[in-house]
Amino acid sequence: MLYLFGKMPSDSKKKREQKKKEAAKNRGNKKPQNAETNGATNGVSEENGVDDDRCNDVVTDIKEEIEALDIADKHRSVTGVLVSHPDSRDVHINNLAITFHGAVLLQDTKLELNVGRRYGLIGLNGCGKSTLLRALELKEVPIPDHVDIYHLRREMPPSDKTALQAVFEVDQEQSHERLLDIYEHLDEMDADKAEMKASFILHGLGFTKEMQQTKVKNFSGGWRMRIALARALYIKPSLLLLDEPTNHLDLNACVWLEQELKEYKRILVVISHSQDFLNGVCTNIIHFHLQRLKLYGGNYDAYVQTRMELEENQMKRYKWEQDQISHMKTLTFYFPSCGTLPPPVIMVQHVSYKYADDKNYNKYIFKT
Ligand SMILES: Nc1ncnc2c1ncn2[C@@H]1O[C@H](COP(=O)(O)OP(=O)(O)OP(=O)(O)O)[C@@H](O)[C@H]1O
Repeated sequence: MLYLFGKMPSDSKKKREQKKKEAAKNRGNKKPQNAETNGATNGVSEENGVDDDRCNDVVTDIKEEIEALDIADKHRSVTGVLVSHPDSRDVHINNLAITFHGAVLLQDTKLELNVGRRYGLIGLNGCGKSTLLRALELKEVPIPDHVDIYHLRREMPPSDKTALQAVFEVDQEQSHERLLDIYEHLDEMDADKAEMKASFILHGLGFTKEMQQTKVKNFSGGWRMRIALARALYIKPSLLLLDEPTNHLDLNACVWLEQELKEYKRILVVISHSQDFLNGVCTNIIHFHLQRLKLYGGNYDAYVQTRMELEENQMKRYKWEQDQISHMKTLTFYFPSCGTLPPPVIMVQHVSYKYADDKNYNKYIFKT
């Protein structure tokens, strides 16, 4: 969805970019901090203060993104029928169809999500994977109320909370929406343990103790993405939707995340370009292809193997059918060329006819 901005920067954004350039110039061409290019600060801006302009820009970008999403939401139409039991934690939707900006992305297909399964959603660029996740997030398909959903799409907005607070307070933000597994969750959310759990997750994603106490607004976008991911892992929703979660992670964090997600006991749907990640995490693959969703058992490698075998079998069947057809053709006609016939080809002599109407048709007479 971010690509909307990449492709079509709004006038206000262009103006802000211009203002930013001018501000940087006035500060003596001092470039803003950037975690991805500045290993020394490890994603954290300078000690002596946050670049407020940059912070405001990020907040405005996020607001714009939300506005664009709201607009996009109005151009999507989704239909489907819940066929799993309304009290079930599994979600099965039949006759699923999605139209976006007038284009059919899915039609008359099935989506089956079962608890304990981790689905890799794959398909060509632009086929509609992110749109499907967004439709699930907003429950535009009939997903029961008790199934709580968390969709990780973008980084945590800058704020004065520390990274640690941003993670363990997410449950308070979400709690009014959550009904499922309440007792189990309350146990997990024991106040003493809450901070420890948040700290464990952040540590796994590369945050030192010091970084965990740093304000969110002091982190670069990539690290704020990790905070958002930590929040998702912390609340453990019934249905967790992740769109390219490894994009901002280094190898260690990727390995840690893979291990963490392998233990995910609820439903996970993940879009990822990383085959290794899909292999490590997924129990199933959903292939978004030709406006349908096709479910495969196993990880990405198993999916590739199954598809290869299916294609081989199809080819074998096609060849067999062609053989059958050619064996059924037992008669062969051969028409030798007769050359040019000398005239006259047909000669009719002494012929006349008499008109007869319908009633007297039988009396139609040829006279020769
Ligand atoms: N504002 C828009 N107007 C018209 N079409 C749009 C708009 N935004 C997105 N689309 C189209 O909707 C389709 C679905 O986009 P979506 O982002 O869901 O695909 P995707 O499979 O997630 O792609 P990718 O793998 O590149 O992220 C794409 O073909 C895209 O071109």
